[in-house]
Amino acid sequence: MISPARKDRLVCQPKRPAPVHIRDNGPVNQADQDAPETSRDDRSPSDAAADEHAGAGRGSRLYPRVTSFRSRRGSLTGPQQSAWDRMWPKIGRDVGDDLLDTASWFGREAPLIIEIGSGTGTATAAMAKAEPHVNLIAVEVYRPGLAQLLQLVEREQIPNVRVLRGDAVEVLEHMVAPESLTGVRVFFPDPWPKARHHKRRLLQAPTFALIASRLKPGGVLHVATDHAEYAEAIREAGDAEPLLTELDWESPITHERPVTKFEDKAHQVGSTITDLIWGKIK
Ligand SMILES: C[S@@+](CC[C@H](N)C(=O)[O-])C[C@H]1O[C@@H](n2cnc3c(N)ncnc32)[C@H](O)[C@@H]1O
Repeated sequence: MISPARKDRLVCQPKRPAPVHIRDNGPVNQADQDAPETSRDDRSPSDAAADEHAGAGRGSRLYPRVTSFRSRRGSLTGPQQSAWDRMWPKIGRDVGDDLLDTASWFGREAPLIIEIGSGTGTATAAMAKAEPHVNLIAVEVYRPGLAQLLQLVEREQIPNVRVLRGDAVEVLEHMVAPESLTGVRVFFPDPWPKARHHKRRLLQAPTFALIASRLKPGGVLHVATDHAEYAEAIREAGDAEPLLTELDWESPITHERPVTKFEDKAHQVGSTITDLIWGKIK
């Protein structure tokens, strides 16, 4: 059941008022210099090295494929490499064909949330600390970003994060069982603003169908973007997915989220942030 009042609060639509989370400008973090810069132009969706993208080169599929990773800035600093060497064997893995056994990977049974495109992982770490009762998997193709998350996890001793390197669509298709996820979060997906590049966007109807199939009944998909036209396209695709609807029940996970590193930049240029939230029909 969709409550119109709640729908207006939860889903930002251009002609409707107040999206759920419009954040104040946060401080600009100099470490952004190290972050992937992927929005507002037609650059590739990340700086990840193609030869490090474990999911590249598979057969054709319906979903938008991440095809054009560049190797620009794909190498790690010394401290990042050290953290990688220590932490990757413990909490990292590459995309593959085997279903994840998350209870054994995390060492416990807990609600499972996947964050797609975790970037440098600052929001991932914050969410994991704020929600110690969930198992959180960060999926990212950008190795230096994953390395920064590994550094954070090690430094702050965060027990409930695991990292997966590769294309999130491949991860969802091959490694995640149907109806196994409590949540999927996609914060600031690359907008590919040029019309001829829209086909590269991650969040299109087939990806919504895939995400919906992996969510448990009652599971939640939370998307945020600073790109108004992409927000509208995302909303249309999400609203058209028959397994998803506006959230009108209590969820086991929070809908609050930390400001992400990319979002800091969006605030800097005065962009409006749109949060869109769907629940899988029970
Ligand atoms: C604009 S950045 C946002 C990063 C982070 N969520 C934030 O808000 O700071 C988008 C991120 O998604 C990653 N990405 C893009 N397509 C992806 C895919 N198919 N699978 C996994 N990560 C992807 C990029 O490498 C990039 O780090």
